[in-house]
Amino acid sequence: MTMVLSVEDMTVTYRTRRGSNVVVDNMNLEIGDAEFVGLVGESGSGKSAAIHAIARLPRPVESTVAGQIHLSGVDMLAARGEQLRQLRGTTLGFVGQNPFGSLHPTLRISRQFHNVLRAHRKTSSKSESFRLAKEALDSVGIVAVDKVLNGYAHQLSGGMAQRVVIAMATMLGPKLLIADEPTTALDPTVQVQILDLLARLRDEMHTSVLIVTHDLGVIANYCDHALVMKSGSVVEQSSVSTLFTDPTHQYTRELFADDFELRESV
Ligand SMILES: Nc1ncnc2c1ncn2[C@@H]1O[C@H](COP(=O)(O)OP(=O)(O)OP(=O)(O)O)[C@@H](O)[C@H]1O
Repeated sequence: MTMVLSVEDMTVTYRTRRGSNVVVDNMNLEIGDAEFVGLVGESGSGKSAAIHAIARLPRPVESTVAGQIHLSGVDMLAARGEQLRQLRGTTLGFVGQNPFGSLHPTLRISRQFHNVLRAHRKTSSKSESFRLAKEALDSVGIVAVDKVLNGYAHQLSGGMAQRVVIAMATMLGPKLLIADEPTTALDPTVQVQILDLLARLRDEMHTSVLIVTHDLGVIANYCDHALVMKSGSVVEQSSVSTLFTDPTHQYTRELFADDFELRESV
């Protein structure tokens, strides 16, 4: 299997006025082509710190990242400026919890697509952007494409806005999509639609997905394998069926043991 993401001995340290805090300790992770991988763990266990370090996204505190991160063979820790900007979008897509935080409040959606395309394809004209944006919105299941493109973020429901964000994050065909609790802010029926959409994009575009979630149902129903984090460390990493039926770490047992229904379904 071709490796899309390879993380070796990654340690993330946050530096605050109170001192240094290792928030991710020696993480190892490999994600293959078109794999759907879950990252689960209690609040504060380091899930966000880990995915932001992998995507080289800024954090609210000064931080350092040690180890190795390779995305499609590119050394992410050595990448700088323009190379990093190009990687985000073309090789790596990122979807956060709150779609309205990702969309510009006063620019038409069409303009936002155009800006993304212009940043990555120097030749993208407005009409070409409009055509590609329509295709992208169509692929995430939006029906009233023209209305959405001519409108603004505040006119969209949460689920529609998250579809728009996913369309922007995937339209350039990234190898890996990192999704940080992408359904937390949405109501339950819309949550399922968004997760089904990610699964479909994985199937159709062969995009690998790394999803942070608190929901064990997401792990059971969508992921091929998953990592369990506790206090900055990955305490368990295995296939989903093993996690539910034969977990080795006490914390994983506690986390998964109560969910008899889910265990039966994997
Ligand atoms: N702004 C910050 N300043 C200082 N420490 C922080 C800050 N944000 C997070 N941390 C610390 O970093 C560690 C890892 O936090 P992180 O947000 O990665 O956890 P998480 O598993 O994503 O939690 P959650 O599920 O609640 O989002 C925690 O110990 C947390 O207290």
